[in-house]
Amino acid sequence: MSVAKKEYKRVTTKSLVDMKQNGEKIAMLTAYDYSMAKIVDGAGIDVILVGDSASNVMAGHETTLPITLDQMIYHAQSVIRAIHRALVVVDLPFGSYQSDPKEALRSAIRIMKESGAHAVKLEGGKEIKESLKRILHAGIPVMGHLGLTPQSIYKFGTYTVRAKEEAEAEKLKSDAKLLEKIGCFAIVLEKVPAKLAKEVAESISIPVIGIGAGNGVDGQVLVVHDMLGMTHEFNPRFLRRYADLHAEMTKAFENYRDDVKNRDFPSDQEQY
Ligand SMILES: Nc1nc(=O)c2c([nH]1)NC[C@@H]1CN(c3ccc(C(=O)N[C@@H](CCC(=O)O)C(=O)O)cc3)CN21
Ligand SMILES: CC(C)C(=O)C(=O)O
Ligand SMILES: [Mg+2]
Repeated sequence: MSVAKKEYKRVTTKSLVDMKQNGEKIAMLTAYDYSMAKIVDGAGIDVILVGDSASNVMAGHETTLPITLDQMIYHAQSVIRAIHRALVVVDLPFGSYQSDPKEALRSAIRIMKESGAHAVKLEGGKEIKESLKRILHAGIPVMGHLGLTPQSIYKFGTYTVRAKEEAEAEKLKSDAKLLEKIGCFAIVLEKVPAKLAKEVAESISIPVIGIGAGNGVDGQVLVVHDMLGMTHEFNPRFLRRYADLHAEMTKAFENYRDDVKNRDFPSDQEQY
């Protein structure tokens, strides 16, 4: 069964809303560098997220909090050089938008101007409404992010599923409506019950892209290193692995090591 559609020459924020209307699911992955982004884009992935998960995956930090705006711009520049079709969304990192709306806009402008990205993503609902509005009023497309918002990990205490209780579920529903109303083009919903996520997706006209949010939403996102099996110690239930690159790469490195040690590499044909 082939459901791959690459009919959008370039994916825009408008194409994503069209996809939702036409019932075509949106496929999104992260990328943080040129070589990976080139492969992801070439495979017809609709949206590439330059996620602040780069803080974990690229830099080895425990959380997403340490990564800076300058570092996010560096990753975004590398990704932008690689892509021909995908829409590129960049996370505003922790500390670059929470202080006040003017700072939020300045950070978003830096990302757009210095990297050439197509949109930004911010974590939160009502609390950051004024910041979202200011960025949107400047003509910068915004993707929302609700549910498990990893920049608030020290508030939550754990990476466990969010919005299981009525009060948090109600807030999530009203936040989703708010983001739609002020003009966000899509929302990421992370680690919330599938039933609630489906309800949210059905209650708004903009696409809801899930990670650990079930199959009733309008698209899915995964961290590319997770789905490739490179982060083999990271094992949340929502993760499906499409390759075991940890094993493949280890094999390749061991073979290379052996070939060098055994003087097998380089051969006569591999030298001048
Ligand atoms: N490699 C990577 N993949 C991600 O998906 C990701 C990052 N990094 N960094 C930023 C955030 C953090 N995210 C996370 C982190 C942990 C879980 C998680 O579910 N962890 C454990 C424990 C949960 C618990 O305490 O109940 C799990 O097994 O489910 C999910 C998403 C998603 N993002
Ligand atoms: C997990 C996704 C949604 C994200 O925000 C990231 O990779 O930073
Ligand atoms: Mg993120």
